Amino acid sequence: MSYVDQVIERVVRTTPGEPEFHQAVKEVLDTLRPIIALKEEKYKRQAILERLVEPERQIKFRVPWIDDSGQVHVNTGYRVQFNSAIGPYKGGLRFHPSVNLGIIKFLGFEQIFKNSLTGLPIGGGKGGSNFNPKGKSDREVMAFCQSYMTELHKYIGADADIPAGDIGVGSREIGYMFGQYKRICGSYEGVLTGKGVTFGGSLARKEATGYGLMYLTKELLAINGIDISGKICSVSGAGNVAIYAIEKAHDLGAKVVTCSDSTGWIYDPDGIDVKALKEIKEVRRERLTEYKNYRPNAEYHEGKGVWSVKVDIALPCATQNELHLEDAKMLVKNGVLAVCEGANMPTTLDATAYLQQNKVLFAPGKAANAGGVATSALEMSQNSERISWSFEKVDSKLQNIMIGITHNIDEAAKKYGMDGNYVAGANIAGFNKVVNAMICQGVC
Ligand SMILES: NC(=O)C1=CN([C@@H]2O[C@H](COP(=O)(O)OP(=O)(O)OC[C@H]3O[C@@H](n4cnc5c(N)ncnc54)[C@H](OP(=O)(O)O)[C@@H]3O)[C@@H](O)[C@H]2O)C=CC1
Ligand SMILES: O=C(O)CCC(=O)C(=O)O
Repeated sequence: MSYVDQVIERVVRTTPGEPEFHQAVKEVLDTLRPIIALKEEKYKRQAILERLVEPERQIKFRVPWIDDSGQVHVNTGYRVQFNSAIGPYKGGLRFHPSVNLGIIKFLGFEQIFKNSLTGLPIGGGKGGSNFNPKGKSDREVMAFCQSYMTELHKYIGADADIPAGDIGVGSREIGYMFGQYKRICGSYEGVLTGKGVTFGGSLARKEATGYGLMYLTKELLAINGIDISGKICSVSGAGNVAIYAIEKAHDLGAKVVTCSDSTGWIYDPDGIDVKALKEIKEVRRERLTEYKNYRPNAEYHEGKGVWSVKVDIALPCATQNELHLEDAKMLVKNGVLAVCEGANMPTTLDATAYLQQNKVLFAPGKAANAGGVATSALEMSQNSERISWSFEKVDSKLQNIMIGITHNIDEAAKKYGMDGNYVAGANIAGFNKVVNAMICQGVC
C-alpha cells in the first residue's frame, strides 16, 4: 500500500463518524500523490502526512445559556487548532445545528491549505457549535455568544488563534463575542476578525469572500480566453458569501439569476435584486419566500433546484456537499463553462471528477473563497498597526491576492503535468509551503 493510501486508511479507521473530514483528506492527499512520490521516503520518515492530518489541538466544551423564558439550554462548542506551521491558527466559527467534530475538522483541514494560498502568515483552525441562531432573539444570541466565549477565551489570542465568522456567525455574533473577550481578559486586541468597523473591523471584510470569489472567477476565465461580461450565473445560498458574490458578479457585467436558502430557491430571469436580498437576509432575517414581494416576476420554488437552470457559470455559496453528481450532469448538459466554489467543499468528489472530465473549469473553495480569510489577515495587520485602511485600499489588496492565487494554482498544476486541474494546483501550492515550514521547525 502506498504511503498516501496508508495515511488515508488510518484516518478513516481512527476517526469513525467523520465522513466530511475523510472526504477532505482524500481529496487533498489523492491530488498530492505525484508530489509525495518525489520525496516519499523523507516524508514518511518525518511522518509529514500523519502530522498534517492530526490537529495540533481539538477543544470541545459545554455551552450553557438561558432563553427568554428562563429555560436553560446546553450546546456543544468546538475549536480545532489544526496547524500553526506558517502562522497563528485562523479560521471561522460556524453556528448551525448540523455542526459536529467531523465537520469542524474538515473545515479546519481545508483552512490550512487555503490560508497558505493567500501568501499571508496564517495557520489553519476552525470552530463552532451546534447552536441554531435562527429564530432566536438578539438577547438569546448574546447569551449564547457570551457563554461560548467564556470558555473559548482561554485558548485564543491575537497572536495565538484568531476566529472569525462562518455560517450563522456574522457581525452581530462577532460583536457579542468580542465584547465578552474584552470583558474577561481586559485586553482590547485583534482577537477576532469580521468585527464592526467602529471597533477594529476592516472595511471590505464583509464583502471580501464574495468579491474575492468573483475576482478569481474573472481571472480564471480570462486565463482560458473567456470574458466574464455577459455571462449568466447561478448562485446557491443567500448569506454573506452569496450576497456579495452576486453584487460583484453584476459589477463585472455578468447576470446572476438564482439564489437559495435552506428551504427554497429563487429564479429571477432579470437578475437577482441585491438590494432586496440584503433587506430580506441581512436586515429582516427572513425566508426567501419574501423575495416575490420585491420582485413579482421572479419564481420561488420549495426545496433544491438552482443547478437545473441553464447558466454559463455556477457558484455554489451555501454549504458542503450541496452539488451532487446529478447536478454536475445537468450543468454539463446545459453547457456550463465554469464552477467556482464560494462555499467550503460544496461539490462532492464524484461531481468534481465529472465536471473536470467534461472540461468544465473548476475552482475549489480553498482557492476561490480565500478572499475572506485573506481580508481577515489584512484586518489583523490593521489592528496591529492601530490604523484603518480605506475600502479601496483593502479591496485593491484583495484583488491582487485573488489574481495571485489564480496564477499560482494554474502554474502549480502545469508544473506537475496537470494543466487545468485547479484542485491539484491549489492543493500542491498550499501543501508545499506548509510542509516546508513544518520540516524547518523540527518535530513538533
Ligand atoms: N463568511 C465567510 O467569510 C466565508 C464563508 N465560507 C463558506 O461559505 C459558505 C457560506 O457561508 P456564509 O455565507 O458565511 O454563511 P451564511 O450563514 O451567511 O449563509 C449561508 C447560506 O447558506 C444557506 N445554507 C446553510 N446551510 C444550508 C444547508 N444545510 N442547506 C441549504 N442551505 C444552507 C443558508 O440558508 P438560510 O438563510 O436558510 O440559513 C444561507 O442562505 C460556507 O460553506 C462557509 O464555510 C468560506 C469562506 C469564508
Ligand atoms: O476570516 C476568517 O478568518 C475565516 C473565514 C473562513 O472561515 C473560511 O475561510 O472558511
